[in-house]
Amino acid sequence: MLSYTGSMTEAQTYTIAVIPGDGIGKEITPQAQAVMEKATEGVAQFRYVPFDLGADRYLRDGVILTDEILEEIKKTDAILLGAIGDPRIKAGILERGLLLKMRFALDHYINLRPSKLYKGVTSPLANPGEIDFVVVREGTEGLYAGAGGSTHAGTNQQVATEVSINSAPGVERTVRYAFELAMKRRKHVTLVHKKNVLVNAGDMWQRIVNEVAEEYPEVTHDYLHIDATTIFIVTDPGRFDVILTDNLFGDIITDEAGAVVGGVGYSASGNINASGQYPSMFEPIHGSAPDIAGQGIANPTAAILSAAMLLRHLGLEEPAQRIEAAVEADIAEKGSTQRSTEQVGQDILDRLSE
Ligand SMILES: NC(=O)C1=CN([C@@H]2O[C@H](COP(=O)(O)OP(=O)(O)OC[C@H]3O[C@@H](n4cnc5c(N)ncnc54)[C@H](O)[C@@H]3O)[C@@H](O)[C@H]2O)C=CC1
Ligand SMILES: CC(C)CC(=O)C(=O)O
Ligand SMILES: [Mg+2]
Repeated sequence: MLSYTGSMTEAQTYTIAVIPGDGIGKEITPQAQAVMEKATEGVAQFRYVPFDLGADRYLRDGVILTDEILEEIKKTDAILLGAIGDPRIKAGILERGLLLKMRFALDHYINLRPSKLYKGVTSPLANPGEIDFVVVREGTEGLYAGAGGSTHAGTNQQVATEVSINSAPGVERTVRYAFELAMKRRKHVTLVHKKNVLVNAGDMWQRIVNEVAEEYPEVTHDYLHIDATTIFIVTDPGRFDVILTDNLFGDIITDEAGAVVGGVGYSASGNINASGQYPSMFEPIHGSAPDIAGQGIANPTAAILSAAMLLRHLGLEEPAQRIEAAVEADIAEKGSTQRSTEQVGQDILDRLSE
C-alpha cells in the first residue's frame, strides 16, 4: 500500500485509481467519489489518479490497457471503477481486454456481491420477505479464463470451444473466503454449481467445500444446482446467507439477485485480492447501460455502496458504515421517487452532512 504513516493527528492518505469507463460509468462515478470524500472528512485523505480508459480512449488512440498503465494502477491502494462496454465496439474487446485483464492481472480472485432489499425499494416479488445475502463468486477462473478457440473460424464448419478452468488452489482460496465470511454472518454457505452435469469441476468444488467445512464446524452448508438456484432467488431468497459459486454462475445470479432487490442500480461489488498483493477494485455489478447513458437518470446507489466497500477494504469501517446508513435512510424516504443521478448523489451527501 502506498499509504504513509503520519502523526497520530494526521489523516492517512490513500491513492485511489479512478476509472469511470463507459456510458453511465462516467455519470455515477463522480457521485461515488463525492460521497466517499464527504464521509471521510478528517479521517482520511485521498489522492485520486484518473485513468482515461474505455471506449473513447480506444477509439481515439487504440489503447485498451497497456502493461505500463497496469503498472501504474498496481501502485495504488484501491480502484474505483464505473463500468466498461460500449455498443460502438465489438462485444468482448473492452470487456476482456480491459475489465477482465485487470481482474486477472490483479488477481481479483474474490468477486464479492452483496444483495440486500432496502426498506423503500419496490421488489418485483409480491412477498420478498427479508433479503440479505452475499454471493462469493470466484473471479479469475471458470469459463472467463479465456481458454478455448475455434477451428474453421468463420465457416459453416466452425467449432468454437470455451473451456472452464477450475484449479484446486483457485477453488480452495475462494471456498475459504466464503466460510470465513459466513462466520461473520449467519453461518450458512450454499454451494451453487451444476455437478449433475459438469461432473469434473462440480465434484472438485464439492470435495473442497466438504474438506474446508470440517474446519468450520459452526458453519452449515448445503448445495443447489444453478438452475434450481434461479428459482429460489425468486421464490425463497431469505434462505440464502453466503452463496459460493464459480465465475459464470455468479455473474448470472447476481444480476437476477439485483433485479429482486429492486434493480442492479442498488447492487455493489468488490473485486478483491484478498492476499493484499494487489489493489482491489470496487464497481457496481451492472454495466454501462447504453440504453440510458447520457440522460442523467442512472441510479448511482450501487456505485456509492461500492465506494463504501472500498473504504471498508482499506480499514475505514466507520465512514463505510456512515455511507451505508445514509443510503439506507435515503432509500427509505425517497426510494420510490424518480430522481436524477445527481439528485440521488446530492441527497446522500446532504444526509452525511446532518
Ligand atoms: N462490470 C462491468 O463493467 C460490466 C459491463 N457490462 C457491459 O455493459 C454494456 C451493457 O450491458 P447490458 O447487458 O445492457 O447490462 P447493463 O447492466 O449495463 O444494463 C442492463 C439493464 O439495467 C439497467 N441499468 C443498469 N445499471 C443501472 C443503473 N445504475 N440505474 C438504472 N438502471 C440501470 C440498464 O438501463 C439496462 O436496462 C455491455 O457492453 C456489457 O458488456 C455488463 C456488465 C458488467
Ligand atoms: C462484462 C463482464 C466481463 C463482466 C460482468 O458482466 C460482471 O462481472 O458482472
Ligand atoms: Mg454481469
